[in-house]
Amino acid sequence: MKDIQDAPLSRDAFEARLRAIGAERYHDRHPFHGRLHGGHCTPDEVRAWVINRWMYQSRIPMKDAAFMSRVEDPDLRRAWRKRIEDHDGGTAEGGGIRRWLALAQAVGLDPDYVASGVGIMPATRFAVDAYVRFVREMPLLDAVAASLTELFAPKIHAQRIEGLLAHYHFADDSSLAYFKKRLTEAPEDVKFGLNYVLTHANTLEKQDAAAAALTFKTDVLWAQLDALWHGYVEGNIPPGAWRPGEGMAR
Ligand SMILES: O=C(O)c1cc(C(=O)O)c2c(n1)C(=O)C(=O)c1cc(C(=O)O)[nH]c1-2
Repeated sequence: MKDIQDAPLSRDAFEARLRAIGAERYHDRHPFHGRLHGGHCTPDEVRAWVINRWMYQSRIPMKDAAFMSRVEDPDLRRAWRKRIEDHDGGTAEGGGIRRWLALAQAVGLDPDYVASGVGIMPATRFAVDAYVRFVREMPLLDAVAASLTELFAPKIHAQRIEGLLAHYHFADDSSLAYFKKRLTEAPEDVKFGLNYVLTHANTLEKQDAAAAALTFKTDVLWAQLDALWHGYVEGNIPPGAWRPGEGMAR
């Protein structure tokens, strides 16, 4: 009896368990995204989102470098390094980071101000730092599982492109290039990541740990939007955080 209880889920059942976490907890369900994609954000709310999400953007390649620094298998490193290349790109053309700063410019912000990280809310810093630390310290399987929120990202990126194009003057092919590119980049990442997790989580204990990692990551994303809502929709801007009018493009 004990053996049956402790058996891992089948590959399909485990994948369904992971997908159910996204269906219940992914940040596409957060009211801030409804507001943003529905055209109800003020220009300053959009700017606050661009400034604070810079924290996430800027830390993603750092967490991927932290991950790679722990990987002994050259095949895994080779597969993973694409993520850093996607965000940093080459000297001439840049990558996702530069595309995010183009969005910052399009919404009227000084890209150097955004890139400085000054004005990011404390809660955003804490949430994103927690993700980087998680990837640095937890087992590799848990770190890969945490990245699987990207399973759910193409849907929200498509909704975002459509919603922003429909409702905001700043939105066009060039300002939204970041999201357009992610539509093809993210599915490649998750194909690899999902296969890795389904293959390596070969005990119930490891499956539980991977599910917990994915849940943790949904919290990292959700907490950032809660902070944004509290600060800029409800008007409780924390000390030191960006105030409308600051950091504007000259
Ligand atoms: O716009 C979004 O909602 C969203 C979510 C996520 C995510 O689910 O973590 C990522 C991204 N975008 C993204 O653009 C990105 O490059 C990315 C990398 C990762 C990761 O954990 O390695 N998540 C995400």
